[in-house]
Amino acid sequence: MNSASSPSSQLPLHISTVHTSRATINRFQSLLHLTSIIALLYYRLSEITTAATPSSLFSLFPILAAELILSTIWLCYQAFLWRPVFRTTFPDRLPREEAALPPIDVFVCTTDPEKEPPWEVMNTVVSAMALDYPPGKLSVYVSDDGGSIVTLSSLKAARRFARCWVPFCQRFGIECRCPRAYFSGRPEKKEGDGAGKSLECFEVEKMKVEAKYEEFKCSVAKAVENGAATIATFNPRDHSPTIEVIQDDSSDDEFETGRVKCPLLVYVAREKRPSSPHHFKAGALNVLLRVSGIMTNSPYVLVLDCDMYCNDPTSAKQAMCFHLDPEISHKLAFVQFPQKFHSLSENDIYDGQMRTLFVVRWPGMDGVQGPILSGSGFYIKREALYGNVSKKDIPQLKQCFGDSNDFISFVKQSNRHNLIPGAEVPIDLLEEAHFLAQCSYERETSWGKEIGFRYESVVEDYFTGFMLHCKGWTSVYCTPSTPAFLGSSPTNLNDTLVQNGRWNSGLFEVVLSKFSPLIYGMSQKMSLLQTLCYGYCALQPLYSFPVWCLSTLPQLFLLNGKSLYPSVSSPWFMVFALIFISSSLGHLRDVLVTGGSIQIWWNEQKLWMIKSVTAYTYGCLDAILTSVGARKASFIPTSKVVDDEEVKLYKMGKLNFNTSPMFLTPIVTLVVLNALALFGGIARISIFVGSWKQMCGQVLLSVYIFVMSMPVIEGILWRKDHGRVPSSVTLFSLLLALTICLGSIALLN
Ligand SMILES: O=c1ccn([C@@H]2O[C@H](COP(=O)(O)OP(=O)(O)O[C@H]3O[C@H](CO)[C@@H](O)[C@H](O)[C@H]3O)[C@@H](O)[C@H]2O)c(=O)[nH]1
Ligand SMILES: [Mn+2]
Repeated sequence: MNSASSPSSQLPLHISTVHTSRATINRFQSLLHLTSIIALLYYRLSEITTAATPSSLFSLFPILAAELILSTIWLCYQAFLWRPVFRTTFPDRLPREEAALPPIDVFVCTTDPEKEPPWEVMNTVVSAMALDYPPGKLSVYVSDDGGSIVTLSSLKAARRFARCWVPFCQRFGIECRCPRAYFSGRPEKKEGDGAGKSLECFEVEKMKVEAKYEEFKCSVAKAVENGAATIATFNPRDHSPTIEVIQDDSSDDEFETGRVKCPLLVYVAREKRPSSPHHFKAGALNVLLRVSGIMTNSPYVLVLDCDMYCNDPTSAKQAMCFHLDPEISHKLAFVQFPQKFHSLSENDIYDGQMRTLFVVRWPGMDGVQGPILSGSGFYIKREALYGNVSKKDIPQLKQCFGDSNDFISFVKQSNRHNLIPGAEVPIDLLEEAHFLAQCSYERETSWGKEIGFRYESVVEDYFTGFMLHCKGWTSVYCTPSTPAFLGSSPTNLNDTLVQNGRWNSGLFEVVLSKFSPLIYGMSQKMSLLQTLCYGYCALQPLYSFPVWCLSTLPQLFLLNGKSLYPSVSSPWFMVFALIFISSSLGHLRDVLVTGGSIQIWWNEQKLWMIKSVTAYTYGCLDAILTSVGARKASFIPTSKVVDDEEVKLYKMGKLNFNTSPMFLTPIVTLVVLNALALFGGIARISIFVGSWKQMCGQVLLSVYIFVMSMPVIEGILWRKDHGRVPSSVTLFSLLLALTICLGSIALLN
């Protein structure tokens, strides 16, 4: 057990526990598995050296490559299991005086008012303004990459509502501070405010606030309605910057009680021109870093995706339990909270919760150098994003940070509050902010290369975190039992695959770059275990190759009565069986010890195959094309709009195959191919001469894939709903699969 003392007392602000029993079991299993892998590779290599015919060599090479890739990825994965750590924080032990708490800037990014409903975005903004933190020390910056008037006018309504909502929450200690979640009837404790106010008083206040809430809702709806006309004529990719400090325009003082004020709220739509790359979210965040840098310059920044509302208002103080701990703070770059989602069903057929990532992998990395930056829900130290500025003189700083004297002067001194909520905003400050939000500002500077959020990859979070860890910074994973943030996650196959495609393209882009994690990580200050963890994430798209190989070659060889695996009577067969069982059980263990069910395990196995032949495959191809310059990087935002029909299928646990043929064709073709080969192969063995013993491995593999593909088969044959597999895709895939089978017969006989 590790602990750290708070400055004011001897009591620790946080403690951490290493899960020793889990680590021991994991290490034991890893050893067993590793031995089997070595045996397998030995077997495969001796097979190849003694291979008789060119056709068997031709098939053994890809199989060996597949086995090597699987083994490498497996090896990297073991690093997550080495030393899992869990942490507890004690925010109550933070110093009581407001002065001791550092200011925080909150960044909320939104980009498309059609895919990201403004009502949801506003709820995120308001929940952030209502964090349990001194309002004078909190400033919320909203980046609008859509440059939409809808967002700007909705923000004004949000600011009006926040003026009564924030004091209400503070006064009565409201736990759920996202207004939509609160008023949609989430059970809420009606505790007193600690000042002896009665329940009656609470009810009266609540009714007043509810009336304001309805007003807020109407204003946003109206803004959306009025904005519909402008959306058609406005070009979100070609416009000048707009920055506005949202001031309260209402005059009633009814809710302004005591010291409680509202945090500062700033709207930022950076300049966009078709001729300048805007670098998606990373570009938006860097503009916010600069604009907030001259306005409030808080030493800590909380980054939120527009749909990730603050569910537990104490997250800021929890994060400060780490950032204010003198023993770790000098090296600590960020505190990451898990991404959690409110839209998921029990079954979670699309693994929207990203279970292994947030439940197995991040705690594992927390025991090494800290979790990977995960895009949303992290409190990062501004200094970590700026790099070492103390050794640079003014001309050097200008070269890195650009031409703004104002900004440079703030870079050197953190923690200077420049702009006070409610006060008049100086004109020259606003002018400077607009200058900082121009496309041309970053030209020939180090933004996105050495400072700020990194541009090299569309998974800016992964890459920025990687570079920080390479420089020796650490991070901490904080997983309180109440989710700190809640967002929405795709609940249909298409969005899941598009999103995963983007991530995997971004990750593989990093593999192909000069920052390839396994090589670059080792050359930097990163430990071996941490490097392996980063390596695993980046190599994951490569799962596509083995899955393609192992769902075609063994099947086609089975169909032709040719064996690729040792006979069931040979001791080598055990090696393959052991590896298969060990990896399935390893996965099952990870699911069960982290509170999952067998159903979840099963879902994840199926989804892994589906993703491998679609999102991972296209991710790799996309990254290769992007790296050679044949394609431009793109960031298709995930839709946050809820479709009732879709949700119905999702809740029933039925995969929604209503997706593009690009995704569906490979899945269906492989399923059909596997079925044809399995039945053809079995017929061949039983009717003609064939050896069950020799073909056992391939039959078992094929049966396993067949069982896995039941939902697809059901979608082809029985389902009638709109999520079934369209017959056009089935027909095309059937023809394709038949051609491949016939081709193999011609080739292999
Ligand atoms: O040009 C862009 C594109 C996106 N966004 C914002 O980025 C956020 C994340 O986009 P989303 O469509 O929700 O993508 P997800 O795949 O759900 O996001 C995950 O993956 C991203 C990297 O691909 C990370 O940036 C996110 O934090 C992480 O939650 C949203 O708030 C967007 O508004 C921008 O501000 N500008
Ligand atoms: Mn998202």
